[in-house]
Amino acid sequence: MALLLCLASSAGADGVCEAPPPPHPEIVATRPRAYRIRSLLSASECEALVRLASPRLEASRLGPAGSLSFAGGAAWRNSSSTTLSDDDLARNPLLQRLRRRFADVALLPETHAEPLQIARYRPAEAFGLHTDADVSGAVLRAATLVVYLSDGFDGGETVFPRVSLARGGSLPPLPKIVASGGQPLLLQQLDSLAKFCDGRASSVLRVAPRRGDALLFFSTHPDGAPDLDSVHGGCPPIGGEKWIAQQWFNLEGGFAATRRWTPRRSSEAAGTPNVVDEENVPAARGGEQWAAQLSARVLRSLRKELAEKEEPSLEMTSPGT
Ligand SMILES: O=C(O)CCC(=O)C(=O)O
Ligand SMILES: [Fe+2]
Repeated sequence: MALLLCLASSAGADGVCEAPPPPHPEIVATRPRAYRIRSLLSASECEALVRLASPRLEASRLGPAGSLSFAGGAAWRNSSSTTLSDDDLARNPLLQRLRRRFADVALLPETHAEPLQIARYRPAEAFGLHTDADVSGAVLRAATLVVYLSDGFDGGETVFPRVSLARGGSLPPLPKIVASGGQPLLLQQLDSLAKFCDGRASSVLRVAPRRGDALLFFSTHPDGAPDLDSVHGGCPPIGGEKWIAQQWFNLEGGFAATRRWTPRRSSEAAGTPNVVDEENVPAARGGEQWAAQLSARVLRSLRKELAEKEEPSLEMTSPGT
């Protein structure tokens, strides 16, 4: 039965229609390295994740598996979400094959994947500007795959205020770093987002949610150091619910929320000074493979798209002010 119902896709062992192999990722930015993958999930896979998460939602927290929770966290992120457990993964073939697919598309080993999170934003709910890799190196999220599970609303874009699409536009200053619970994080309250979410006023990169599409971006440079240009936020949806699955990839295998990244220099092994041993930075390996496909054409076409819509503003202000 499931076979008959799966148009342009095949039914998995669990009867959920599998998406056909994804098309080649499109480059949406080079700094940070960011890619869009169209139709990574089928509609039926998106629906299955929403069904699984719906009864388990709670107020979203911050950090790996909600490890960074502090009073007033909703001022930074006021959505609802759930983190799927290892048990869920062990029992659910859909989650297993999605994890493989996510790792494949990020060119990272599955062992680097954190437990999958699923989040729901209702109107006026958002995720303030932040970086996924902590500037102190305490949170080692090297790459993030955001999979959009719903559409049919306005807004809800993932916005990158450091990626200016304006002709000749200069990058705005970085948001300030706030310390919370002893962890220095690059994290801004929700009100910092509004000016970037407003399509008429903003000429920064905004990736619009489309069900089944994914956005992959790297929060670290190829040497593993945090890439501050990756600062981003999730805009509130207007007139509908935005659902996403968030697959974060840790810089080191065997996910551990508290592990610190210490650059391993090949000098330790081979006596060559100041060369990072990329064999020891798997996320960087993935990033480099994508970087090999960098093309100014993509940025040019994004700029053109924007220029057709509006006269780009050359003035950018700090999201922190
Ligand atoms: O909601 C979004 O579009 C962004 C989510 C996000 O920042 C994350 O998953 O790290
Ligand atoms: Fe994020």
